[in-house]
Amino acid sequence: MLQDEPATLRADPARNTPEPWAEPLATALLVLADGTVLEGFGIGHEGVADGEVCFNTAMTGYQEILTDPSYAGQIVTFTFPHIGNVGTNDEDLESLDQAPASGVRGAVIASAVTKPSNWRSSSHLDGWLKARGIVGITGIDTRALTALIRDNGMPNAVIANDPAGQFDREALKARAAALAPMEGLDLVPPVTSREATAWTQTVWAVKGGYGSRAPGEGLKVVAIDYGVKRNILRLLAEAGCDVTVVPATTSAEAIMAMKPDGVFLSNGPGDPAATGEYAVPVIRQLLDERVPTFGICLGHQLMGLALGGRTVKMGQGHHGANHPVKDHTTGKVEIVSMNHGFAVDPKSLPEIAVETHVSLFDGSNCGLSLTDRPAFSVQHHPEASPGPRDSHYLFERFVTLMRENRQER
Ligand SMILES: NC(=O)CC[C@H](N)C(=O)O
Repeated sequence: MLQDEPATLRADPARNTPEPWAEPLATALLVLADGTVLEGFGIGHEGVADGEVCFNTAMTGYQEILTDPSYAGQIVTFTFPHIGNVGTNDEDLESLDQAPASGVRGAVIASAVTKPSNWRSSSHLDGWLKARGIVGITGIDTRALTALIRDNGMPNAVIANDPAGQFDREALKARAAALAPMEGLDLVPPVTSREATAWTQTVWAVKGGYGSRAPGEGLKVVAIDYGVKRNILRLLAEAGCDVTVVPATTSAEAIMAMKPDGVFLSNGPGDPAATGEYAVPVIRQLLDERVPTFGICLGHQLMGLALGGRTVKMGQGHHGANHPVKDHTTGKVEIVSMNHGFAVDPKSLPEIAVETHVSLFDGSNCGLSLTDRPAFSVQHHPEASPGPRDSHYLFERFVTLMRENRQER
């Protein structure tokens, strides 16, 4: 597979067919843009989907990963082999209900999905994927695929699932080769909220023992939804905020009319520069209004762009739940969740933007803070879900910033 000619990588029948002695029939294919074909076994939605393939190294939280709107337009390959073994439930969803088409388009899995074994499970991953329209493939050598992504970058691909195993391989190769690159794609419109909504949901206890708080006693936060994850809204609520989620195209005037104590810029899919065409003017206006602002991931990248910086496409990206990040403001190292394929080029930032966080894997920028306005943002995911909770303090940092500025304003 790592040779020059496109290869066909066969599924491992010993691990992935119920009858290992039988001649395996490939019931799903992952076809990369360079013509490489990975054969496997279909799971989930029967049909064809396409997108950019990225690998995620998290060992837990596949349901949260599969429903994270930041992955819209992408196919996720899991480096952890046993996906689906704890089934699925109705709580571990990261996209908002009102987002019509959110989360990954395809899932690539090493081992056959076993019968779910967990007290919280309400359905098998297969049926759950079907219900969400996600095309899946098992029996893939995900280590070889990950090595390929590490060496060559994230490829575009087509994923096809047909129980009869009838594939027009040449047509799938042509479709994969013709896919637009991720650069230049604004993927926010299908995943953003259609209308402004108050976040009223109570915080789910198993998520870490958080309680719920009566609405109306908190700091007023307007969250611009570029594809926001639920756990961000939960943690803002837990930190004492009354959150209103607004569509990505909401004007600065409409936001300021809501008299917010702070504005939150959410995570989301696609190329930040493409979304920035309409998001950046709004963010600039909000920063000039001196409203306290906190951004996560895409929100961080948009903040960088609003300051006149630029974003760059990464080679393999960062997608996992054990990335070390250093907080320069405290000197502490935190282990964080990451999910991004673009990064802010710190050299492009103006002097008023201090680099607060940096990845200890590759030195890439992971955070910034403004010296002249109450605003900061991080590239990683302090809300985790899945992942460690080391960075939860950032929600408190935002609340402190809002409290300080509430008194001043
Ligand atoms: N999680 C996110 O917000 C991802 C941001 C952006 N789409 C990227 O891939 O870098």
